[in-house]
Amino acid sequence: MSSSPLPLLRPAVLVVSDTAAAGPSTDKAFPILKETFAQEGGGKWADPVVEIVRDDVLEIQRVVRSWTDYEPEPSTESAPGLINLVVTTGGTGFARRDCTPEAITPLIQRHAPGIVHGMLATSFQVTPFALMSRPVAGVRNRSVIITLPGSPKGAKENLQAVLKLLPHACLQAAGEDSRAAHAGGVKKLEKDAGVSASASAGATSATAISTTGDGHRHDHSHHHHHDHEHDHSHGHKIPKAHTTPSDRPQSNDPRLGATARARSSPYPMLTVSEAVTKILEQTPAPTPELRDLSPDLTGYVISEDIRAVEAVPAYRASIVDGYAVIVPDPTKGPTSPTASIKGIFPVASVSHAQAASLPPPLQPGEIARITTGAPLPDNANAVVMVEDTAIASVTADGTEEASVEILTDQLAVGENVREPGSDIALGELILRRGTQISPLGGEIGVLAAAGVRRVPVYRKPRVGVMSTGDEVTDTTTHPGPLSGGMIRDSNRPALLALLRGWRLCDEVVDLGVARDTPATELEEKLRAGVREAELDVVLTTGGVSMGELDLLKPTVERGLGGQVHFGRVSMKPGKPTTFASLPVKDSRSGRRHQKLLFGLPGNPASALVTANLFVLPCLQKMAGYPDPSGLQRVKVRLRARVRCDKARVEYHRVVVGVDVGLDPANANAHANANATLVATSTGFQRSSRVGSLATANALLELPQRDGWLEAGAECDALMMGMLLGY
Ligand SMILES: Nc1nc2c(c(=O)[nH]1)N[C@H]1C(S)=C(S)[C@@H](COP(=O)(O)OP(=O)(O)OC[C@H]3O[C@@H](n4cnc5c(N)ncnc54)[C@H](O)[C@@H]3O)O[C@H]1N2
Ligand code: MOO
Ligand SMILES: [Mg+2]
Repeated sequence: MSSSPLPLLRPAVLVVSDTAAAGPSTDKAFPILKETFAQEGGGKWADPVVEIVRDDVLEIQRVVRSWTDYEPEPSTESAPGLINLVVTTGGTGFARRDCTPEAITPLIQRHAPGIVHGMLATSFQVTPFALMSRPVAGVRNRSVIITLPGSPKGAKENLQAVLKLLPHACLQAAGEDSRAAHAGGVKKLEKDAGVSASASAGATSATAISTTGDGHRHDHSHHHHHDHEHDHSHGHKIPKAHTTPSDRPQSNDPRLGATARARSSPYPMLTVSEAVTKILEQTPAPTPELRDLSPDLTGYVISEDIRAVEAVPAYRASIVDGYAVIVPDPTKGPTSPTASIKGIFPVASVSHAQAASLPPPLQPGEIARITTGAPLPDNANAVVMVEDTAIASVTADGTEEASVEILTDQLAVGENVREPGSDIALGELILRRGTQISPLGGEIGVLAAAGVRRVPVYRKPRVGVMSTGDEVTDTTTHPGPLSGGMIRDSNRPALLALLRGWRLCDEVVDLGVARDTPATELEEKLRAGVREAELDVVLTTGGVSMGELDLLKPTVERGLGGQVHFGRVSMKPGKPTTFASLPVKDSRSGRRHQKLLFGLPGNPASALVTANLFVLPCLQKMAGYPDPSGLQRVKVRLRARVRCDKARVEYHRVVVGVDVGLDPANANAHANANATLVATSTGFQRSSRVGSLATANALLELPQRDGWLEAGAECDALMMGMLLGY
């Protein structure tokens, strides 16, 4: 074996304290823990890394997960960067803000009550106040996590109580998940860290590490252990169900049986606005690009101020059909701003609006026939409308006018003439950065007119939509009648339509249906979808709640090495809405970046409502909206009373229209003076009833309350579509 330097175990310390987070210099615990690792750790520990967070469940979880959550496909054999031990200090007491055990417990995949007992027992010998700490300990992925009290003295005592056995625990944890490729690295780590032969024997499988590189044989014979997962040669193994309720692991690991699975969701419940904030934090800033001008540019957002490349009109053009004339310039004569040019004039030329040529210059005493938009002959300075003229004489063959009488009295210089650049001046700002190219034509029109051929816009994201569930049947591949527990897939077509309608996606990719069994199908389809279709965002529906086949969160966290940013939102419908990011390595550049995944609930109304509330702002940000705030909020009045939900904010599907409020007593009153927006419910709102969204153009945002909002009451509504008239 090589004689590379000793790889030390890597600890990380998380100081949990509102005070220390506000002023890191106030922290006394970390220096003492660092010293304890150095002086009493037997030379096995590298210097600890440290972070400080407030007493906040999500902050604690974010940092711990950044240390413990491994890459799906570790690229090197020794998996550099693995944190072997996470030590938290603080937040374990009974004070209101203390929440470290609550933050850490859901992260623990395998609990270590022995470590907890050891810490409590040892420090209890020092002081009965030791029992005022609520420690938890266990393993997440390949790292051991322990929670120490916040007082420097208590933290040190607790660490000392378990420090000797931690190297061994950490090595077991690090080796547990290692595949064949990593076995060498773990073996080396274990050997180099100096774990004794007898101690390490139970740590890992006989085949994997019974012989170290120096040929020394470990002695397994008298080692006892109670680890259900000692057979590492089989990779992931389902631990046996624990027999008593109290020692059941609380985990969302799908490999655990029904009796061992968590019975309440470990994911903290966020408000809708907290969830949107998290989404926008993770959503990348928009990327500018140049695209050819075309009618297909609708929905794109302009990425830099655009100026006119050409003036419009480019030449002096007539505004009407008639005769170009030379009006005597009043500034050079008497006072009147207009001049009479009444009289009969020969028609010297004809100027049509056409591309080929310009008309010859007009001589004094002549007029020229001209059509709307055609270039004025030089010297002409106004146009008389054909209606204000009469034919005076015709040519010999009778087909053309020879001379025309002008009947109008007064004509101003410049009348009926568009000067060059008077519609759009050369270099004029025509569209500001941040403007969206609408499907109404105005923006495309002005770009085309001003000669802009390559348009600076932000890239639109590519989004995939996948349904999940064994029961979900694709109507296109299964046109026949349903049987058993089959249901028709309505989420995928509905979401595909919604996304296309938003015009915010470069492409909307149909990723089909992933079945729940085999359990790897979802993981494989997600991996393939994200990679092969080069998607920025994936929407799935189904499998995010509490059922044994609700596989999305564990698949993201365990299979794909992703991070779930939230897994529950206090809203109705849409409570189990899940948002995650997936690490991806770019095959060409080798750069790591992340894709976003929305795990929308399977219930059809929930899926569409949550797409409107959460996916829209994300796509708006990626597509370059300066203010990606999602649906537009308006005030509406209720047509009839509606019931609120006492536990959650409810998004009640409605049709919003303009009620012009005509007063019958005064039919001539200006009708729109009383115009209001009025909302009418689409009826029964159960989340399975997708029909509650049919015809709906808005979501009423009903406050969380026990009771009704009465007819006529004002309420916020979020517009999904266009206003309807009444
Ligand atoms: N014990 C609990 N059960 C449930 C909870 C809870 O908190 N505790 N939450 C409920 C809520 S709220 C919702 S919403 C749903 C969410 O369910 P999942 O996201 O896990 O979705 P599934 O279980 O896969 O399916 C739910 C429902 O939707 C139908 N479905 C699924 N996919 C489609 C599709 N593509 N097209 C049409 N319909 C679809 C599926 O057949 C189920 O009927 O969980 C509650 N349960
Ligand atoms: O939150 Mo669920 O989406 O009510 O049915
Ligand atoms: Mg479910």
